[in-house]
Amino acid sequence: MTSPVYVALDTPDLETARAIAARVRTHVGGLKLGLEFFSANGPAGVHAMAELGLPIFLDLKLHDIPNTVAKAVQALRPLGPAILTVHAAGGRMMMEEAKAAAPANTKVVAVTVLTSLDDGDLASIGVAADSHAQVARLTELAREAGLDGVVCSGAEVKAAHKLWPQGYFVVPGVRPAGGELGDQKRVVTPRQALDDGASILVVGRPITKAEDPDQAARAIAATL
Ligand SMILES: O=c1ccn([C@@H]2O[C@H](COP(=O)(O)O)[C@@H](O)[C@H]2O)c(=O)[nH]1
Repeated sequence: MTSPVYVALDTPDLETARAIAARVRTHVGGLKLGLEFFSANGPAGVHAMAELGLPIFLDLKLHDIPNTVAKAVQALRPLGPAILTVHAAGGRMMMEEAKAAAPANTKVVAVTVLTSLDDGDLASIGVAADSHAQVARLTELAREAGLDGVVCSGAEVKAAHKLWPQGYFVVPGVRPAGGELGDQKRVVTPRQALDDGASILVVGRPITKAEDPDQAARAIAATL
């Protein structure tokens, strides 16, 4: 069975990313490349990582006016990512245009509420809803816009899945029991996120910063 774990390779260094990916590749289902990696290595870096033969999740969290996002997605088409992210807060038209511009076999998923935010943080940026209500609202909007799914925390995935049974649910901010949170605030264990309806799990530092990334990835896989 393919692993639901995508390892987040958050490093600007291509060789570091390649080395970690090579070590964990048999225990993960895909590679997630985000802003840090892409800003440093660009499309050539994505092509280099794709040579490892695992699906690529391009987590660029695009968020701009619809025309700009659509043109950015068009520019990313040659990379053929399995998964691409946009921010749901960009609105329905932005999401519709992102989906229309993406390759047919790329899942376009919308970030709802970042897992590093809690209800106090939402209030501080003028969002009166709590994280559960805001994730529900943005999940509905992403569904209406024709996206494939959403990114949310494990704390909301059960409710989001109920709202959208056919949706694809990406859950980052997962931590093995007792693991260091770092900047993450809405956190559950990998097992809990899967039980509650996650389609895939994103795991970064618990694997990449471990003394033995291979063993850390294996230990997480054993809990699933
Ligand atoms: O809400 C979100 C959306 C994306 N992410 C990304 O997932 C990984 C998590 O890394 P950890 O080291 O396991 O905390 C990271 O690349 C984020 O950009 C997220 O954490 N939350």
